Amino acid sequence: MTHTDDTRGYQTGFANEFATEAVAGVLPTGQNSPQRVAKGLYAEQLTGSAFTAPRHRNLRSWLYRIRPAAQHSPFTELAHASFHNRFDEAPATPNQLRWDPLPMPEAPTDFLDGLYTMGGNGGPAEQAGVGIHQYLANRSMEGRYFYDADGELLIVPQQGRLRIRTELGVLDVAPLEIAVVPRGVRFLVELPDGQARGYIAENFGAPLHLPDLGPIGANGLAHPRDFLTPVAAYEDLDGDFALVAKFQGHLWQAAIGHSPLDVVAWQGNYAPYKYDLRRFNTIGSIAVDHPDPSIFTVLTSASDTPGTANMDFVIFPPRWLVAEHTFRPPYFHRNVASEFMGLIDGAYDAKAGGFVPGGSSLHNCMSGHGPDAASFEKASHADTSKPDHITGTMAFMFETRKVIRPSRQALASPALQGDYYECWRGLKKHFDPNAA
Ligand SMILES: O=C(O)Cc1cc(O)ccc1O
Ligand SMILES: [Fe+2]
Repeated sequence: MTHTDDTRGYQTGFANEFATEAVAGVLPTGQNSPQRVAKGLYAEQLTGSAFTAPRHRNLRSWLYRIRPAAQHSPFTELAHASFHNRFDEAPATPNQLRWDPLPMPEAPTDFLDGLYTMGGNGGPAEQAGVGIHQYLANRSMEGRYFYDADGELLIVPQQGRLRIRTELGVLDVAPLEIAVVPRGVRFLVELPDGQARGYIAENFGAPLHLPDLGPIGANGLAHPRDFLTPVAAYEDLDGDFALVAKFQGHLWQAAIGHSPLDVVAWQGNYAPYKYDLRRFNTIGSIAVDHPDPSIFTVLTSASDTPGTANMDFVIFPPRWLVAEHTFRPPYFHRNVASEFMGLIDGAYDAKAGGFVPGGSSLHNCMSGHGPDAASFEKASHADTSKPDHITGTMAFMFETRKVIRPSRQALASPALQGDYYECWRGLKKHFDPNAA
């Protein structure tokens, strides 16, 4: 087996026209598909958009590989106990839901085995919506490779680093970073820390991209140059391996006699990437009132309705709160959008207790929610002539256009907090028509 040095770094920029070769002189010049590729490689195109998508949304890469992706045995269905897209198996609920962190598995469990569906909406057939999953793993994937034909995977590590070896190179990601593996890209996940837990949005809709900035201007929020795409790295490895595909909600497995991570060079703008959430240039209110959370959007997946995203990935990073005579934490609200939240680190400013790192919450379309009683009492009496520094925290939200339907297993999980609604019970009636 030969193995290229996969720690040479990354290429910077969001969906740039990248070009990278692990062996010098492989990338053709002036054309994509020469009659014979250098070094005896095969040329293969991988597209992530319609051929005719507008230029600024057109995604494709050319891969120069040892064997074409077509070479493997037929797929047969592979059962998985906890990873699926059956979003209609349990009733959609207007209840506010919150979960404790799911426990780490005791049996040997790799990233693929450890996928656990929390819920979702839409599906791969309609090419819209999102599957929301967690992963809980305690060993590296060995001898098997995975790709998801149903959507791109936005991976949000909460505990433990991941080494994601993809066809297009290696992504090393740690908690407080995210990784995106595009639809169709083959990969495996290794666990440098022995175990790992995190969240995944499986985006069935338009690929995630950076939000427009409107009046914010040319800079702010997530900067394109902070997105990192790996350099080419390949395995030249023969053996008895498995290729696992997720296709229309089901897993399929095929025998493959070589590592599919055999791309020696590639060029294009359809590639995996990572981003350090600590680089987010958070923008907020410097006058009054808590801003709407769209100001915290890192990435967005457009729907067919302008301004109404299929899904947004939103973060609540450390920041200064300076708004005067203002209730500074997230306000009470009901939204047309549905909100799945997770906590990567620290505490969330709307919840004094109960929402802990590794936990999750779901507030669906028009379900009332907001600060718990303790957070409300504290923030309503805080001195707003002084700034508050929110530190050591990172919460996130997968906000979706369609209602998020929890999975049956998530509703039956012992991690579901049966008493979540009580966090608002203690909110007192303060109304006094005669008050000054
Ligand atoms: O905690 C939430 O529910 C998420 C959220 C945060 C915020 O700052 C404003 C609105 C909102 O839905
Ligand atoms: Fe909310």
